[in-house]
Amino acid sequence: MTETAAVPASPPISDADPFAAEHLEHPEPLHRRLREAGPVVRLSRYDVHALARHQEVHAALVDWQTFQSGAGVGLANFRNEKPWRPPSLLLEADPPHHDAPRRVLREILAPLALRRLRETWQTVAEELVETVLVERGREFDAFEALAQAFPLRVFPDAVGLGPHGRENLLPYGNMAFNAFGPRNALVESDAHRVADLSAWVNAQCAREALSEDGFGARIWAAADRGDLTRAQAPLVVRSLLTAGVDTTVHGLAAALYAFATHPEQWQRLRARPELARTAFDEAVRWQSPVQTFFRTATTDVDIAGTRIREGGKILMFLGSANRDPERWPEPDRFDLTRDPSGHVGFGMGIHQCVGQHVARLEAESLLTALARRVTHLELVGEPRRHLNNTLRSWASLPVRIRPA
Ligand code: HEM
Ligand SMILES: C=Cc1ccc(C(=O)O)cc1
Repeated sequence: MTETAAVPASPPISDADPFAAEHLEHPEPLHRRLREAGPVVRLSRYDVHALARHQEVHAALVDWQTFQSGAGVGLANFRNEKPWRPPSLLLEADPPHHDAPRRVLREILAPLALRRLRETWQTVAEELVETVLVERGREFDAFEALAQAFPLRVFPDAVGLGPHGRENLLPYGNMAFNAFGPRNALVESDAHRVADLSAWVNAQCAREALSEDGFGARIWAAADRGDLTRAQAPLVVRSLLTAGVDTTVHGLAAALYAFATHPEQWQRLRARPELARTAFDEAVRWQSPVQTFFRTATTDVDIAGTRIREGGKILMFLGSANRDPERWPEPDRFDLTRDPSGHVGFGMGIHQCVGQHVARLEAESLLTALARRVTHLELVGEPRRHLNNTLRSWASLPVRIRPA
């Protein structure tokens, strides 16, 4: 009788490190194993409880009283660990402290307030697409030429930043998103830059550093009205600079990757450019540029029969929830006929992304400009991922296009 070689059993799911390079590069297999292991899975490496199904992630996101943000939305527990920077007044705050900063930003970033930007952003997008087609020809890196270039063309001006030092924005965001994870090599690699990047970003939040007519000036005007304190205003500006750049860069990259790998959906968009906004939300669902966030239990709580102690950290896999077959038919398909509403790519509940309308307007501007001038878009090589503890991010997207 032949001996069958013993197949090494895969390590138990409880030993998994979701922040290991292999899982950051290809998260779907781990997500599937987590969903199949149960509604709550304890990850012993970090002593956290993982939620990977849409039902439990959605329930935790909307229950801010039981699952608070005020002790940090990363692995670090602010109850007993010093944050790497003064906590965000929105992301890392609970009501009532969260209320006023949220109200101020919701008004400044509301669709109505963004109307004045629509025409300018559409024009910038059309000019960028034209320049790329003329200067780069039919094959180019769509990540660098479009997904990264467009937000950097429009967003710093919309905030009211000065012209110098804008190259610090992406590295600062990359560092901030790594900081939500464990102190691994990704965090260590930025350690030498924390002080310089933070000093530059903090300096841009001062009133005198901001133009008269941007989002930043509107935040300071809210302080003049007493809707914020003067001490709060720069931190609310910092929220825009932290959350508003890397997310949209990788969100746009997700949309371009989705279309480059689903040519029939590109033809759908070209036939119906009004689908651009839905397409972006479907791309955010399908790729989840923001993959994970944590919460901290404010009391002993049972989730589906698992007891989580007061003070325990919960790790919500937004990316996995967005591909949960219990919630989404054929979840791994990018499909413009799907209604993506209910996805948790922008979160859900009181902390749901307050900048989502800005992101959608950027996406609508770029995708409609590109759809008008490009009849076919396809990958011409392996896209390269950029690894980050929180962001599903890209380093390059080599594409070939056929101009209209
Ligand atoms: C594709 C682009 C984007 C994605 C995927 C994204 C994702 C998210 C997610 C998942 C949250 C919830 C965090 C939580 O529940 O703990 C969030 C919150 C937030 N986002 Fe976005 N975001 C994007 C773009 C933006 C932009 C452009 C801005 C600023 C203009 C922004 C500003 C914020 C802020 C300030 C919060 C905190 C809101 C609060 O805690 O009340 N985001 N975002
Ligand atoms: C979605 C990420 C995010 C990161 C930072 C902040 C903030 O600094 O307020 C908000 C949202």
